[in-house]
Amino acid sequence: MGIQMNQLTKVFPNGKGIFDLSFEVKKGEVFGYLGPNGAGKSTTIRHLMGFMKPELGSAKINGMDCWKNSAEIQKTVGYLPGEIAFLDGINGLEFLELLAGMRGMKDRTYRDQLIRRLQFDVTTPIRKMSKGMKQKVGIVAAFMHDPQILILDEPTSGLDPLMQSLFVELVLEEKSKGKTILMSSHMFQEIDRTCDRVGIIKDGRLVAVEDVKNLQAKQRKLFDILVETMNDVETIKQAGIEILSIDHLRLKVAVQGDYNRFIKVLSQCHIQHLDIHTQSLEEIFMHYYDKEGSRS
Ligand SMILES: Nc1ncnc2c1ncn2[C@@H]1O[C@H](COP(=O)(O)OP(=O)(O)OP(=O)(O)O)[C@@H](O)[C@H]1O
Repeated sequence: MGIQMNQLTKVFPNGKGIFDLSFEVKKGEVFGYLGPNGAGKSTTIRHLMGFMKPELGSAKINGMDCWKNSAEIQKTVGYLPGEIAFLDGINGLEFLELLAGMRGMKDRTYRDQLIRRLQFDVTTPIRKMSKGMKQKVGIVAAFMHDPQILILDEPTSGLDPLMQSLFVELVLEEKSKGKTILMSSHMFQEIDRTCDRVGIIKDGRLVAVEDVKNLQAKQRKLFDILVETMNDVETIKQAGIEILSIDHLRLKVAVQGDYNRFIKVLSQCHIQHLDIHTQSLEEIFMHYYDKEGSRS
């Protein structure tokens, strides 16, 4: 159960597309789908929603082929598109009612709670809504029928930081209910806080699938050190510490794990200034993007 892709391939006439994608999102898992612009995230998601027919391979949700069972998939899966196409001339509530009717949704309690938490006037005509307001309508539409599977394409685009945090809360609540969630994102913080695993796609190909806990364990501390003399620079260079850059008396070094040895080396130097920061997940992901970039 959950979401499976098996050698999913789609080549557009311009040669772009997605190629031989095989990965799964397990039942109850939150999976982050990352990649630079144009990598193929939305194309993958459109296949999962049954909007596109794969050229090769397959996409399945809960064992159902997404193309052959597209009507059932679109009715049950909670989907937030990257760009929402709204009908003209209706307001947010009318749009949500329309969807609720199509899905045969009876209970509006969770919908109303979501509208309250997202703090917006749902009766505003959609054509008068800001990008962020439209995104909120999209989030309510995706979550309101309490679906077991959620597929979210850049869910926080257009949301302010407060609403981004609220969104993270909503995802964590759904996760605790055992929901299966795939979300594409450029926002590393929300991936860090919500996802169990991440898949990284570049130029239509999957370049890595990683456990977020493993990535977090790989996070290194970066030290900015300003020493007093060139002798100090030499001492640090000789110590076998990973040096990222040297600018006269200023060094940037990376340390992972063995802090004692590092502190012993520093104790032999004269330090004018020391600054520490933890490598962000974003920096780790960028390493994947770059690694693959240099291969192509
Ligand atoms: N219908 C289409 N016809 C032709 N090319 C397409 C079509 N849809 C997408 N593409 C191309 O396929 C590639 C992948 O696009 P896609 O929208 O899936 O990327 P994305 O990872 O979602 O990017 P972004 O982060 O910018 O939303 C791009 O080069 C895009 O131009």
